[in-house]
Amino acid sequence: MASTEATPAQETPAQETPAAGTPAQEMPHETSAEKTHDPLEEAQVDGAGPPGNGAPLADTQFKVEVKLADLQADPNNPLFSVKSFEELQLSEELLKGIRHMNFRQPSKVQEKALPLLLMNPPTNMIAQSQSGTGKTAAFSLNILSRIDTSNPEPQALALAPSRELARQILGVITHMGQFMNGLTTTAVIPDPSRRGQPFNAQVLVGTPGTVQDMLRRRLINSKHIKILVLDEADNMLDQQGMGDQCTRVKQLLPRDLQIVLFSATFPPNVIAYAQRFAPSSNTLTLAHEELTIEGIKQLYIDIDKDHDKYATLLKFYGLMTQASSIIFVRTRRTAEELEKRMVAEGHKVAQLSGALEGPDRDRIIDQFRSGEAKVLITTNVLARGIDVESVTMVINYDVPTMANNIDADPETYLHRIGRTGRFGRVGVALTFVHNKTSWQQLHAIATYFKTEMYPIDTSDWDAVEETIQNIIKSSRAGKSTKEMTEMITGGR
Ligand SMILES: Nc1ncnc2c1ncn2[C@@H]1O[C@H](COP(=O)(O)OP(=O)(O)OP(=O)(O)O)[C@@H](O)[C@H]1O
Repeated sequence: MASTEATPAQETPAQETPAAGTPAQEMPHETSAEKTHDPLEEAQVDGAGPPGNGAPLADTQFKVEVKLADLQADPNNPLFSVKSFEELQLSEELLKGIRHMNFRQPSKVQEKALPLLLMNPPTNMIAQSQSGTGKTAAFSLNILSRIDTSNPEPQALALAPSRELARQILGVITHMGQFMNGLTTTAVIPDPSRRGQPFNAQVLVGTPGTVQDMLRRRLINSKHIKILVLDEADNMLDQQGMGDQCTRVKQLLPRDLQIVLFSATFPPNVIAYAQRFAPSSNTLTLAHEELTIEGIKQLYIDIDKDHDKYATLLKFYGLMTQASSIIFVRTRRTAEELEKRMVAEGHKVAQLSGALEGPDRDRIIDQFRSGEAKVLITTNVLARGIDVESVTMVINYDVPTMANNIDADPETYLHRIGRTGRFGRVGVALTFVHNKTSWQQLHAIATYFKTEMYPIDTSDWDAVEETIQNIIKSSRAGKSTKEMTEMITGGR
């Protein structure tokens, strides 16, 4: 796989925000006082690979596929489709690539978006679809269908908010295009080792700051670029730094450009800007209520005090290591502190935040993908897009909030919990609430998505463990959503 990386440029870190969910009716304890303001705590919050995209599900493949067929036959499921990939006007090389990835049938977003994306003359597109439903493959197939392999110059550019996501998308495109003779792909992310070298590949995938820098320094020849994709587009256009960077990148590209914006979320304040960024687009959008994924069981735990959060986290360690888990925290400092404490107590955890250097970040995410590291503590830098099939548990140690650390951030919550339950799989999302404010934040999120969040009954830890274990195991046994809900609620 081609995966060179680019020169340093200051990437604007995405905002890091927590989220909380709506429990049943009752209000949890209102014991602890609100946290006192600590400027250091506020200081470093992050905002929102290799081929194979995701750790293998080894022994479980067959059962998951059986279950997938059922889901794809259900018209209400986001994975539903009536067409086959063969009907989507794709080249034989690409169909071969898709088969090689074990994709049997397109998902709803793939089936709907691809004919519109592949139309000639090319038309802009804004497309929304739930997390883990195959948006990457949809825009990657469009990119690959439009590459002229006889021309070595850059022809398509995809931008993502983190280096990890850019590397992952590059992995998908390279994997999918492996039977296209002469296809070249490269990452454009900070890499001091290639200072001054031009980016000659046909498909470039990068982070906006570095891409902007390389275009300005003419290390990317933009003359033949005909497609610009923004993955996690709401995040890319909304955030101060990245919005500016993406706009400048667009200004440095030819006018005759197909602009493609994908995300699971397009909050109302971004959609108008997105429409200006990608004028006259075909659009596929969803209502808030349609965004949650049934396979992700949303639980919350009511903790007496902020102080007790760490002790509570440790109680879940055994469950976290059964498959893979991600713990989301608000600040880089909390990420570092949690890692230090857990490692000092003999637990095996890895930590990744925007505070680390690129090569360390690559090493850590690769260890997590391979299963070498099973528990990853991170900030919102990895809230979006990261696809590791084996993740069965996501813990929101801090509820995701907006930059003011007061208002709930439903979009970030949705992206964080979407790191599990990928493409028909099952997962548990567990949010910690520890005072009135965090409970209200979670409640606001649950109300926004009109979704149900179930409280964990801490009076019986054995029962808690069993419940979660059953859900995690059910991802392998192909349990139905109804059966799983009964497991959580005890048939209530
Ligand atoms: N048609 C398909 N059949 C089977 N698996 C698929 C199909 N399309 C995609 N997948 C797999 O589903 C997983 C999720 O896909 P992807 O990462 O593209 O989701 P996404 O919609 O971009 O999610 P997010 O909103 O989190 O960015 C990946 O592991 C991918 O390989």
